[in-house]
Amino acid sequence: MIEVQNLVKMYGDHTAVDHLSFRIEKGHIYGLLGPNGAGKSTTMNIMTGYLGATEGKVLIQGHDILKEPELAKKSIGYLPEQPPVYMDMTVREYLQFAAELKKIPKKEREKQMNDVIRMTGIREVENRLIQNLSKGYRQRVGLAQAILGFPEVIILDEPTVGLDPKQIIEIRELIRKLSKKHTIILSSHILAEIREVCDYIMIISRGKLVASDTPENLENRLKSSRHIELQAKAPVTRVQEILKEVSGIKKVDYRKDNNLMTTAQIETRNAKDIREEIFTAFARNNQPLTTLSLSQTTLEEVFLELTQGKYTASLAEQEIRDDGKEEVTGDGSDL
Ligand SMILES: Nc1ncnc2c1ncn2[C@@H]1O[C@H](COP(=O)(O)OP(=O)(O)OP(=O)(O)O)[C@@H](O)[C@H]1O
Repeated sequence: MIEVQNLVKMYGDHTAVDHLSFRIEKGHIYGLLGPNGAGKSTTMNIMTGYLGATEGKVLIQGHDILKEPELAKKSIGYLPEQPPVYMDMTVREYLQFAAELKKIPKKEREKQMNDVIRMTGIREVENRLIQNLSKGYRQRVGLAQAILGFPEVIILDEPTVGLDPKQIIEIRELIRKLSKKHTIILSSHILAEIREVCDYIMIISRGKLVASDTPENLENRLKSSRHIELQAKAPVTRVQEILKEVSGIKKVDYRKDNNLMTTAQIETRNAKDIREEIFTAFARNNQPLTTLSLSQTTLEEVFLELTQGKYTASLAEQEIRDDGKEEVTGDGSDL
């Protein structure tokens, strides 16, 4: 349906989009997620023909957005980061103007305008000048304009930015409703926002696509570095001795909580859940455990890992810490 092929956008010598390729298939809500400045708006502006690319191309239903803009744009509706609303028009005048630009047949215009006005909840402001509307209403007018013509794909750049919580919920509901008949692509720098509405996430960092999958699969990606945490009423050396009897351990990070308690963060080989083996080893040694738990990877960790490498950094830590203050380098503990 949409194919983005090897897209590059340079602003002077700054690379805003760096060899980006992805495909959009019918019937999903795609989320383009990335920190500020990652290149989301630039990508969306190129996809919708607002901006030319330095390299690469965008095909919409097989039509090149630059070479056949009219045919390509027929299938897309776009809400840019700054809604393209004309301040000195009333809402209705502006939608009339947008309907003409979109070449919606005259006899369908009134009905379509009334439909989008109802769907976006702007009936009570339809005869007001856009300059007198609040940010939330202007955003909805921009959204109404994007939906007008009911294109197959609706592209929304940060659609809820600047809205109050009630408006955010309303816009999300509208996006979900629209997704029954339209393919939606929306961008956000907020993970919660994307997770809430999207069934497919594309994570972009420094202009590059670093991951593209369902939220569940993304969470599973880092399961290979799953942790088991245990706490035992014993000194670090005793916990080390017992864990030497357990196979399948890749790495252990020890922390001495006080003279009697030790916490160990265990990374296992192939993300295997070896809690039973650990429990049995401690029982065999007559050593009570106060905690034994499995820590699951969250989407936040995946996002941070892919955009900043933070999670990797935390996994690399291999020290024994005394009350979290004094850091003592351990023996590697790579059992
Ligand atoms: N017209 C421009 N001229 C020069 N640099 C630009 C221009 N537009 C964007 N950039 C730069 O390109 C990079 C990508 O910007 P872009 O707006 O696409 O990111 P974004 O992911 O949409 O971020 P945000 O969420 O902050 O809008 C940033 O470093 C930005 O400063």
